Amino acid sequence: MSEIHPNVKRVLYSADDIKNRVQEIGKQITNDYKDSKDLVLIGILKGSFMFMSDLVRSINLPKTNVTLDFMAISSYGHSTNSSGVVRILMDLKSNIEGKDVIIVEDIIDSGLTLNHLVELLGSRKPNSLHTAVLLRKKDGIKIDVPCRYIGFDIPMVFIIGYGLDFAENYRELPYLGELREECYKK
Ligand SMILES: O=P(O)(O)OC[C@H]1O[C@H](OP(=O)(O)OP(=O)(O)O)[C@H](O)[C@@H]1O
Ligand code: HPA
Repeated sequence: MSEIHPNVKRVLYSADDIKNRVQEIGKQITNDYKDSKDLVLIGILKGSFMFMSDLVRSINLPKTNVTLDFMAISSYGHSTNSSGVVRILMDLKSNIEGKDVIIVEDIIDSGLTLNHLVELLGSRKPNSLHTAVLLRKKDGIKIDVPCRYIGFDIPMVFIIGYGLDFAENYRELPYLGELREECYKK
């Protein structure tokens, strides 16, 4: 493994751990959607960009049956607490009416963001709507959002790497690590 960043207190999941789990989720999705003619994976930017790119390559379905789209939102800004206000920075390019949709998110913390997205995208009348989330902080959830595919349940620590940031840094780290408290608590 490459050097661990000095601001990482510990690595929760290595690049290999993540790769193995994402491949398992990809297999599950391949099986669950084998009869779908119109599966749309919606990556929620920015945090999901690595998970989305590895997940789509782990799904083995006819290429004409699967499309990708993205939404950019923001709820945390430069803080470690959800503001509860979800701002849509970029909406989908495609119409999802009648399609099988999977929202691909990096993390559920309070659940406020995903809950908002499920309500918003559900109102656009997809044929089905499910969620694939890499990390879930079970003890932080304020709203119960149904998740069909979950990578890992994690403790209440602030996570960086594999797409997840603190103040826009650390997204490029290949592992999922706990950010040292002294880096965000004064
Ligand atoms: O369950 P919640 O408490 O609502 O938190 C989860 C959300 O917070 C993060 O987004 P952020 O606003 O940090 O944007 P980013 O994806 O660009 O990092 C993350 O990507 C989720 O979308
Ligand atoms: O632990 C986290 N890390 C990065 N972004 C986040 N957004 C919600 N929780 C987190």
